[in-house]
Amino acid sequence: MDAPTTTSADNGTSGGGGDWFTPRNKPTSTPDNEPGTAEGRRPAVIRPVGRQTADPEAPTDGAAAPPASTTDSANTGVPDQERGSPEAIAGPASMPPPTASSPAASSPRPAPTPVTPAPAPFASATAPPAEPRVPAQRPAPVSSPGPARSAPDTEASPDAVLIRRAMAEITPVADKVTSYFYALLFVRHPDLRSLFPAAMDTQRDRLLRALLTAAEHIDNTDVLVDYLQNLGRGHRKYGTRAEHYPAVGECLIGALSKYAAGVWDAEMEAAWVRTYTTISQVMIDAAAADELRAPAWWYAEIVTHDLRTPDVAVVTVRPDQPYPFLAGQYTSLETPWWPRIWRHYSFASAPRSDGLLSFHVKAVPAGWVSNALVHRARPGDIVRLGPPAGSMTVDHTTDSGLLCLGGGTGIAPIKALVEDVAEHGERRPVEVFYGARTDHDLYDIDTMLRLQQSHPWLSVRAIIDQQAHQQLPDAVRAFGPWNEYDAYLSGPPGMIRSGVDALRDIGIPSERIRHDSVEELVAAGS
Ligand SMILES: NC(=O)C1=CN([C@@H]2O[C@H](COP(=O)(O)OP(=O)(O)OC[C@H]3O[C@@H](n4cnc5c(N)ncnc54)[C@H](O)[C@@H]3O)[C@@H](O)[C@H]2O)C=CC1
Repeated sequence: MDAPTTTSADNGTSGGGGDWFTPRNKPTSTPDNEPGTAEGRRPAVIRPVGRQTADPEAPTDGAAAPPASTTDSANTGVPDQERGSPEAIAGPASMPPPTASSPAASSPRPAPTPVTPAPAPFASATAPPAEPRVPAQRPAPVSSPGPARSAPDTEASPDAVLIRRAMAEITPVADKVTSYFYALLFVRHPDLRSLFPAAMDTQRDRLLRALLTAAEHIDNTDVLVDYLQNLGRGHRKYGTRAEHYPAVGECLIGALSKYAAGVWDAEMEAAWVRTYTTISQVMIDAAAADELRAPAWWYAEIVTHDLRTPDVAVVTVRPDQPYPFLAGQYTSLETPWWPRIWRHYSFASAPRSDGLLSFHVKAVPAGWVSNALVHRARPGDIVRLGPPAGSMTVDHTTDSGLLCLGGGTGIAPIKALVEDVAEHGERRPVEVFYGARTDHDLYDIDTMLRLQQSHPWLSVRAIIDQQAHQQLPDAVRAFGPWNEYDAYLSGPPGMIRSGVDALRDIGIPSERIRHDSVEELVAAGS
């Protein structure tokens, strides 16, 4: 579930923003948040962008703007279950696609793209697949409902009221808005086309969705600033630069003014321009600050490739420079075979002294990246990694027990969490429920049982659907009590949803339940 974020007190089934992506969980804040917020910062000077006289017909097909999709796999059949999320959008045009077995890891890294403070007209976001990045940080309890909860209009700022009025107008025609937005973007700014994957069908609406999501929650400053800072940082790997933001803003207004024509006027346009300027300023500033302390991406060489089942591989890579992350987080990964297509995978181990990183990859039908990683990748191949993200991490300030549910390859981050607890030398109970459809699918049970043997505080139970005649979340109900435990869930979206429900039913409060974003899993078509 790529994207976004991790953890949540919400089961992801409530609320919503129509077809638009709506993060329901507060993205975790980082301890090193840049100073300045959308509120405190002077918005960039902007040039209101009106409708253009040339009104390129939005192609609904073709290279510039393939047909819209509301879910990532809907149109292409690319489930991208990879780990979840089809994050994705733009990759740097300048990236030299590393070829298989090429020594890219030792080749010079392209200079980081300079990200300058907000440019004049329209400073705003580019292609944000919701990918909050949470580098080294304390785990955040997940209690905030996040930006999805809009204040009622009675409490909303005048700009927020106007933004929502436009959103209400365009939501029923979301696909058309998306097609038109990208058509405008690529027709007016063909240089930006190369930042996006050649086949965008699965992912192309993520930029627009994230922008609209942010705009809709412009009043929710605390949550929004974190969200946007994460987006800004996460977009460095796509080659997004400050000067791209005005182009995106201009096309955003172009698409909105066309499809919200019934309610659109100068006042509404001014509200969108102000909002977009604020959004983009936060993203640009976050990217610029991040550039001073971390690369935009890492090259990593595959050092081992262990095919555990016909469709699951454990892939271990060596990054070209230190890669700081926390157990329970995930990263985005691009293969040399599908340039600019990024997928999310959790780290399957806690940080290791040798710096190696492992991922559990299941090849899913028509999953481009996952099939390449399972069936084509070999030691010596070079992949690219984005920054770490996610906040499904262990809170070492408490001694609560950990109740962990790992379904299928969702066991990967659970294993990392167990190792993390072990390394901290704590004696807190950790109870792992490892779910699989058949016993052949329990590809990592030996590792988990070895860990259990070494650590008396760890208990591992395998729940095999076929044998238990029930799925993982139901099995947990038979055990407990769990009132002294924090819960961690990782697996397919259906498992997360029913798992959250089951855990709430047995009395675990929402704020003690952590998982990666269900929206991302669903968006991934998992
Ligand atoms: N590879 C990685 O690093 C990570 C993968 N994931 C996600 O984990 C999933 C793994 O897929 P598979 O291995 O094919 O798992 P799977 O589809 O075989 O399911 C594993 C187990 O989860 C439970 N489950 C599945 N669907 C359920 C539902 N609707 N309700 C209740 N329980 C359900 C069942 O007990 C099942 O045996 C993918 O969606 C992936 O995106 C999540 C985190 C990390």
